[in-house]
Amino acid sequence: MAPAAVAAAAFPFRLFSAEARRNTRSVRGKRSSARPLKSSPSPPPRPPSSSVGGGGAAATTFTRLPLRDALESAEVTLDRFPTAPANPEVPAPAPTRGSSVQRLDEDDEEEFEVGVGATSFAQIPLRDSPDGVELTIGQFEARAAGRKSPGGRGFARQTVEHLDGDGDEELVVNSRDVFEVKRGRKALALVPEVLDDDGDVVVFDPDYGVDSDDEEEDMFPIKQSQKAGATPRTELGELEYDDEEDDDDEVVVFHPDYDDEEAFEDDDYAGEEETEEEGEEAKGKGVPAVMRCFDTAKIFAKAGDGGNGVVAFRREKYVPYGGPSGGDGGRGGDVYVQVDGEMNSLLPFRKSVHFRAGRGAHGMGQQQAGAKGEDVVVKVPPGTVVRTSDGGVELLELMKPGQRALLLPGGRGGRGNAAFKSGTNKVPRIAEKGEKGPEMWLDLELKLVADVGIVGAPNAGKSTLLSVISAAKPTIANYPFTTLLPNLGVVSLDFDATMVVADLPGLLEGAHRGYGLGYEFLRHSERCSVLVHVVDGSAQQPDYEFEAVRLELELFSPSLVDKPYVVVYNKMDLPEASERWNTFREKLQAQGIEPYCISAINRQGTQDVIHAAYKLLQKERQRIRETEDWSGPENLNHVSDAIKKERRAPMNEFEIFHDKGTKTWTVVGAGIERFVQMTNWQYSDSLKRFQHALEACGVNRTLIRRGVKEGDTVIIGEEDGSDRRAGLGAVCTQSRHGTIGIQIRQGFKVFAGDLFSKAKAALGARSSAKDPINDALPRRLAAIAGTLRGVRDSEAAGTLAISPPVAGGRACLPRLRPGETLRHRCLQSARAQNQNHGRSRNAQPRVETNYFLEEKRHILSRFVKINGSPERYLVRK
Ligand SMILES: Nc1nc2c(ncn2[C@@H]2O[C@H](COP(=O)(O)OP(=O)(O)OP(=O)(O)O)[C@@H](O)[C@H]2O)c(=O)[nH]1
Ligand SMILES: [Mg+2]
Repeated sequence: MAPAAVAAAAFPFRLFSAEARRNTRSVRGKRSSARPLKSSPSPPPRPPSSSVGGGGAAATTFTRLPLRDALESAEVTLDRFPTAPANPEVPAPAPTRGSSVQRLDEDDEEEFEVGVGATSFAQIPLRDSPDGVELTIGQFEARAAGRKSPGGRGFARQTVEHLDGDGDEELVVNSRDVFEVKRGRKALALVPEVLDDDGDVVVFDPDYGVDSDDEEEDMFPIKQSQKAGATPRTELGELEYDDEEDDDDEVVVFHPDYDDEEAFEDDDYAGEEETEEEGEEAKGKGVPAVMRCFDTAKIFAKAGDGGNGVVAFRREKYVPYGGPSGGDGGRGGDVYVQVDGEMNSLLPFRKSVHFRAGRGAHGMGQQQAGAKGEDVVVKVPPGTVVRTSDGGVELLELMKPGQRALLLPGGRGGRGNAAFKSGTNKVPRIAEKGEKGPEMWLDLELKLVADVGIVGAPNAGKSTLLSVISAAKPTIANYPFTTLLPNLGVVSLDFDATMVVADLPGLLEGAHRGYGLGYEFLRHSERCSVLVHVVDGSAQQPDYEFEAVRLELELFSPSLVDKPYVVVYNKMDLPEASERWNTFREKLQAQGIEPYCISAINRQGTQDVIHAAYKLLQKERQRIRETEDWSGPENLNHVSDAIKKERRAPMNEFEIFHDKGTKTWTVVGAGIERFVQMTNWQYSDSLKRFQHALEACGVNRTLIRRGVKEGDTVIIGEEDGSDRRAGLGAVCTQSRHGTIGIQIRQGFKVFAGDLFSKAKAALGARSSAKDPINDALPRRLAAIAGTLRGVRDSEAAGTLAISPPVAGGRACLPRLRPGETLRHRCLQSARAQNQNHGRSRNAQPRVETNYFLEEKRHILSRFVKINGSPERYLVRK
């Protein structure tokens, strides 16, 4: 037999385990007199004739029933039997939860679910009712809920109505009935029915006082008991009964997924179900929030974004052609992690989860750079391990107070136009955006740094021991799991001989499976050099308890059992403990262990324990010193170094993926993605620079080599579903001369491609290979369509529209206002530029793109907008 199983047999704290609890339940259930479930047509037990109620005996039953149809090893657990009112004169309180039957099969898929009515309103023979007595109107409703099964529920209703003795209707009884209503099934309707015309009538009206319209069709009895006279009715199609005639309890088994949708709506019920499911989840989490947060936390850290650079020109009296003077943006703030010696838990992170460094200020005119963003320091207790949340990669282990690691470096500020000044371009109208600061979710885990860890079963006296050997004041009480969070204490043996001792929460057999407080806190003992194992001398079987806890340690981590340890037999002042001491000692001695006996409460023997532990600690320290070679000062900034290295990734390292179906090319590479992210598309020169970069780093060449076609979509950067991604969509266009251009479209929402195809289709018949204009038209249309779409997009985004390069040229089309022509608008902007550069307002505008704007305008004039919608065009001859 496995040691764990042996342990299970006699371990005194077994009651705290989940399994034990379950066992207790079922024992209790068996004792109960409740008849939990009956779906076969055999008549239910008769209650005493004088009383309608018959006793609501079904209060607290947790009974296990054999499930005939069940798979091997399946069990049906019936719990929460409804409590029926003993006296039907008193209307039942709010609908009670009914019983639920859960079939647990091996792969944990519940199959089933049955609700059972209360047995209390069994069947009442009419003839027993006293004549002429006006009595009882009781209505009782029990709802049996199917656990875990969305939309499924059992539903039972009992109505008892006793009318006037000389009236036609004498008594109404409905008794136990079993219903299963699942998704898509309607609730069973119990219809008023008069069975017998001659007075011995049973009227059964569950909806007494309730309007019901829809319940009168297709109802037929599934059972008629003349004796009892009660006639529960149901739609057979909606209810499955176990076929076998048998007196044993039976279970009707349904599969919750038999029927589809049409969820049964019931607010009360839905609420209950939710809590049940939550309960399950909560169980998974194991411990209350405050305990969970003691040594684990999840935080979000984001370094600041860099500030944007700006485009500005120096304008000053007597300084003609002042030149570009836009300053750079400031750096984003960094995120640091620092060890704070005064902290001893991660509880503060319960309330503050997000740590965002400030963003750098934008650059300003007169070459003023923006200010650096504010740094953020995340303070953690010594012994904290920092991991990434997604991959669980360990990033940092911070042990000593004062240690400080740069975790996330802030983004670089974007350059202003002063930085782009060159001999060939003295008027650069370009500036960069600030670089995005890296962000990530981090898991923090605290492993207490203590020299000695006190472990043992609950209530063994661990906290008492710590309180007498150190100045710590842990809570001590005579019940298990008094200590919920570890306590630390400093034990001074001598002037210079001190050690930190940690008192850990109690351990149960099965802790590694989550019993008791689980193994949550065992990780704290991993950092201890020595363990002190306290055994409760007053326990039934101290040696057994000792073994069980050792086993748990081993199951958690084999390294724990290898640690040197001292066994301490506590509570020697109690007679039962001192009685068992010798046996205990002999058993341990047989294993080569010499236990200490103490009475912690009386401070007897504790000094020996301290000295023994200290001796072991010194040995251990010596061993560690010898085995571990010192490898120089630790680099705590390796995370930020890695990030910085990635930032330096060259642009020509990229990969291209092609999706033939959607004709999409995806270019992925840290360098080029960063370039795209920092490009400010607002400025006209950005496009030029971008095309240049694509050419220079070989993206265009590679695309052409791999067979990119005009109209294909090129995406730079990986799409991750969110619009905030620094990616970029583009449409590949090809000029007449075979050069390739990529039209920029920020975000992934629209591409000019679809508009292009629309325009092409509209043009269709008209284009002929002989017509030189029309021949070139589709390509130009692509450009125009892109432009128009750009105009529309820019209206939404408030940015400038960017046209694709046409015949080696490029253009930046400003947004058109209603009634404005393209030429008009261009002239206007040219004038503004002239003014900017101190030229005469009407000087020949130096708009590079001007030379082909005319041509464009000509093509544009072939389209007439319909209803002002930028998407719909008519082609004019
Ligand atoms: N008679 C006697 N009682 C003791 C002794 N040591 C501890 N106790 C009692 O045992 C009970 C449990 O003591 P704690 O120190 O809280 O035990 P613990 O191991 O920390 O328990 P948990 O924190 O629940 O795991 C308390 O009522 C103590 O007073 C002892 O030496 N003799
Ligand atoms: Mg304690």
